[in-house]
Amino acid sequence: MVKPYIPQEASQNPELYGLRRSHRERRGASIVESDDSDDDDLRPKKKSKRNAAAQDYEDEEEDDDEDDFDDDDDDEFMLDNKKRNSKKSSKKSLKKSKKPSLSSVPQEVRFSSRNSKQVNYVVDYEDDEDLLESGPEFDENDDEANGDYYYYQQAVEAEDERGIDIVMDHKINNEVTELTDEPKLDYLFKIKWSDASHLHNTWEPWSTLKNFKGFRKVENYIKQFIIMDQAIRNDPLTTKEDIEAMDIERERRRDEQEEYTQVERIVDSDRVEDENGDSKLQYYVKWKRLYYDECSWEDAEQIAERAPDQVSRYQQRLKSKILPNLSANYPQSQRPRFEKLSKQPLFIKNGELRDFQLTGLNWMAFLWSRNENGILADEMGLGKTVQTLFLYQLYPLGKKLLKNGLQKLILLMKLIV
Ligand SMILES: Nc1ncnc2c1ncn2[C@@H]1O[C@H](COP(=O)(O)OP(=O)(O)OP(=O)(O)O)[C@@H](O)[C@H]1O
Repeated sequence: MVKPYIPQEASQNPELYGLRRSHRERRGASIVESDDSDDDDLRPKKKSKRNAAAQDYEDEEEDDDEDDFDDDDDDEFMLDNKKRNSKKSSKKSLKKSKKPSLSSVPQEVRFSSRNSKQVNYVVDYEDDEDLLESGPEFDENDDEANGDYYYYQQAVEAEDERGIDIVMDHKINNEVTELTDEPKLDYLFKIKWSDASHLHNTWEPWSTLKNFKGFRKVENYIKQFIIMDQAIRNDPLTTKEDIEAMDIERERRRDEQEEYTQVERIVDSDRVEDENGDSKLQYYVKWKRLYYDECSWEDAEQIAERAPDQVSRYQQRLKSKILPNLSANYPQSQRPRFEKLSKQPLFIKNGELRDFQLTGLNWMAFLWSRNENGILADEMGLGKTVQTLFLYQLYPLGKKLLKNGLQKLILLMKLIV
């Protein structure tokens, strides 16, 4: 593996730079012999019973040996099971090996974790064969094949293969002349494909689907939505109302699915080359009812036909001067000098900034006048949005922006305060 470059500063302050999560010193697998006596009161009960029963020297010695082993357990509490097991198997050799004298080992204050049911959060991946067993092998010296890039590549390759993502719906296959009561033969299945959005869902017969990755989903769908559904409907205990409710639910699901193909917003556009080498415009589409992670690139012509309003809104947004990259520059020389506000700015109506918010506003205004950056961070809901909006209003640039179409921002301010 290629070692990442870590600046000296960061390696000297690992917690600060997020190189180490816990501020606690990370302990390795060091084995430190300790005085057994400090653990006496924490020994499991069965052991102390045995001690009482066995008086002779041999038993004493055996107990001592057990304790040695237990101490190892304690000291190695942070090790994974595999290491622990291998320790167990080497118990005998440990017994025989000569104890290092206590004086030769650095003493440290230690607390027994024997009865405290602590959880071991440390995972030693390096030693865990189970984890690596099915893992891919790659050349450590090969820059391209290691780390994140490797897994990214794997994910992309997996995505390239068309598979069944979701079975959305089913309907009677009209090409079947006589129904057989066999869902596999009687129905068509509406498939959302893994490499396409819902806009490209297709109806397919079972016989076609069995060649695709994810075919199990079809089998599961048949069990859950056809066989079980029919069983409930045919059950004498099922009332008319129940069936009605099931039908309504099915309709509701279908309506909802329909919305997955409606354009809510066009997020981006790009030109790509098609198979013939021609340039083609694509839109990155956010679909109704679906999260942003399900946005997809779609042919611009097709989207323009389906959602002309969204396309024109997108074009308007592109031209809008309020986008940061299109808005006017405001060089430092043109910025007004910072003047501390000691009381509420006059433009605040129907509300009052709290003292700490006024301080925050002053601080941001100060930074802005010096063309410097800062991060306003505090607990959730203390008024960062409010302060930022007022900062906008405070300066000519903000006022201009508000005049030029940030009406919604003004409305928001009124709502917020
Ligand atoms: N000075 C104020 N007067 C009246 N209400 C206020 C004031 N400051 C904040 N609030 C109210 O507190 C709520 C949280 O404010 P705001 O959204 O600005 O906080 P935030 O720090 O941006 O929140 P988050 O950290 O969740 O983004 C809003 O409902 C707002 O109306």
